[in-house]
Amino acid sequence: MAGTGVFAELVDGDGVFKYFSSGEWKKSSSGKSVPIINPTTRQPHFKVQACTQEEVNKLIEEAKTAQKSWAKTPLWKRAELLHKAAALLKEHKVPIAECLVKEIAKPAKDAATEAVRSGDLVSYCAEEGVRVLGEGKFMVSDSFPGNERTKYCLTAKIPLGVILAIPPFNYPVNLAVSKIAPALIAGNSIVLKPPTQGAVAALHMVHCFHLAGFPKGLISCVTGRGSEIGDFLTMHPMVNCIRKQSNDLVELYLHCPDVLICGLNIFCCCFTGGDTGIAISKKAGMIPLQMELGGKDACIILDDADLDLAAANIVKGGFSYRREKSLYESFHFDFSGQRCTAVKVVLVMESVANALVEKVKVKVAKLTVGLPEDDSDITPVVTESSANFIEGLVVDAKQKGATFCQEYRREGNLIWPLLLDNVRPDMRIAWEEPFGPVLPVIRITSVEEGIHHCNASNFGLQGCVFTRDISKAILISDAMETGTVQINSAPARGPDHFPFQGLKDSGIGSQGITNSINMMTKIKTTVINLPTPSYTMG
Ligand SMILES: NC(=O)C1=CN([C@@H]2O[C@H](COP(=O)(O)OP(=O)(O)OC[C@H]3O[C@@H](n4cnc5c(N)ncnc54)[C@H](OP(=O)(O)O)[C@@H]3O)[C@@H](O)[C@H]2O)C=CC1
Ligand SMILES: O=C(O)[C@H](O)COP(=O)(O)O
Repeated sequence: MAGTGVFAELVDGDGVFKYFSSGEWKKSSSGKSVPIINPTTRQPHFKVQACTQEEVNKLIEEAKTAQKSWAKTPLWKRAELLHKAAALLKEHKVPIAECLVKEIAKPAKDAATEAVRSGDLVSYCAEEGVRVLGEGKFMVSDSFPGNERTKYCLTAKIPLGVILAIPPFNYPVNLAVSKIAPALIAGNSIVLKPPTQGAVAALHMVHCFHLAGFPKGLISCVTGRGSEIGDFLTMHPMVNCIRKQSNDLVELYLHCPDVLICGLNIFCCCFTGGDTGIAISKKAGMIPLQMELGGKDACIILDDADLDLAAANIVKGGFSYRREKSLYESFHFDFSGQRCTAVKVVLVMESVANALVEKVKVKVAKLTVGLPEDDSDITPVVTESSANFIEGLVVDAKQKGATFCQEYRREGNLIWPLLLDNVRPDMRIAWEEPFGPVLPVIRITSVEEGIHHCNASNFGLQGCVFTRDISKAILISDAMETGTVQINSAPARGPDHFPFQGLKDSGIGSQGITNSINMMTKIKTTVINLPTPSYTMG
């Protein structure tokens, strides 16, 4: 059970989950806590510490110190500890899953799968890190005109320093470890700010890393509302120092010599979430950023498509449906539409639209709606405000004449799956991301019209195209302004070692295990200058 057994030390005497700093579980000096509302009951279920800015300062300082020794820890040892953490995550999948069910209403089996998938991600990262970071590059000078072979250039990947990781509510464990594991294997330290909904699952995950034996101060986890401590974290004075250092180096040196020391410790922010990410990017200044943000993933259906395949993928990608081919025990492809990679708009050729919509309707009718504890396909959305936002999109579509394929139904945060046909571009749902089980269908008369709608979006995460003509599929994929296009399948981030990136407002940088490891390093070169040219075997 959550907060018991090996996790008992996470809870204080008042039943509030502690935060993690200096290798210990601590109560905040604020004396305040933040309630976590169960999306199903809409009642407080857990409480976490509302950390203070002083506590944030302290753990960032510790992260700086811990990182220096961690960077000197052999790569194989870093990997060994990550493998231990991975095993612990899998061993403790039951309490972690319990938290996910209560905090974000993730269906029970999928919640357990999130813990297992996270363990697999950490292990793969350890293995990949050993390969990617275990070798560098060797260059010689005579390949560039005007040079003899007098310079040998050695290139290595070195850590960035302290990584700030901010995951979203829909994968509070998996999208945390997708940042933590690459950061650690590359020799960085981690400050984690979990989403409030999902914070307790994330604290359990952090404890698995603690039990694995990572050094004190290397990983810390600070809790509190993003709106209260988020800006403080992302705009921490040390971060501003880096920017100011380059703007006004002399003045800073004279007035605050320490600033230069701060400035040497590069700070990086790795974020998954919504518009908050865009706001952070604008404020962050000259720090490396990895941002995984929203999406309005389009699904383009051509008239030669396998409509059964397309309908199955629309339902699994837009609402929720078990991923039959997964080797995991259970894997809903979606989570009541609460995935950045969910299918968020169907663009179907008019000639096959009636047939497609009928097939989708039949499948939607089979989805189970109810409690996450019962492993229902559709469960309550994360917050009441999220449910209200989704309802606003539905009301707008109704007023503007969309065809409702099912009756709109909502109880509390639980929204029944709804397919909206004949959606037009003047409706909000054509462009906005519901992050819930409501899916618009726009009928198109040409492929160009579909591509145009997709590219007119401010998002550019993923998209998909269904056709039996692979050449057409490639041409459409090339024309779609998105980070990934899936041919004949719904969008998805995984498998977790594939590159994953958003264009436009959907993100900065590319993720996926290898890309994330690379992103959490910088290049360092050492040039050996020889007194005379040297040619091997010459
Ligand atoms: N591309 C992707 O993979 C994903 C994208 N999303 C996008 O996110 C949206 C909703 O997800 P949600 O989790 O609510 O996203 P948010 O952007 O609201 O929150 C994401 C994270 O940011 C934190 N946060 C909030 N305010 C600040 C701040 N000022 N500074 C720093 N951190 C802050 C949140 O903490 P707290 O919870 O405490 O507020 C949470 O940990 C969706 O509409 C979707 O667009 C979501 C999931 C995945
Ligand atoms: O946050 C999200 O929604 C994801 O990064 C999508 O991951 P998935 O495609 O594996 O569900």
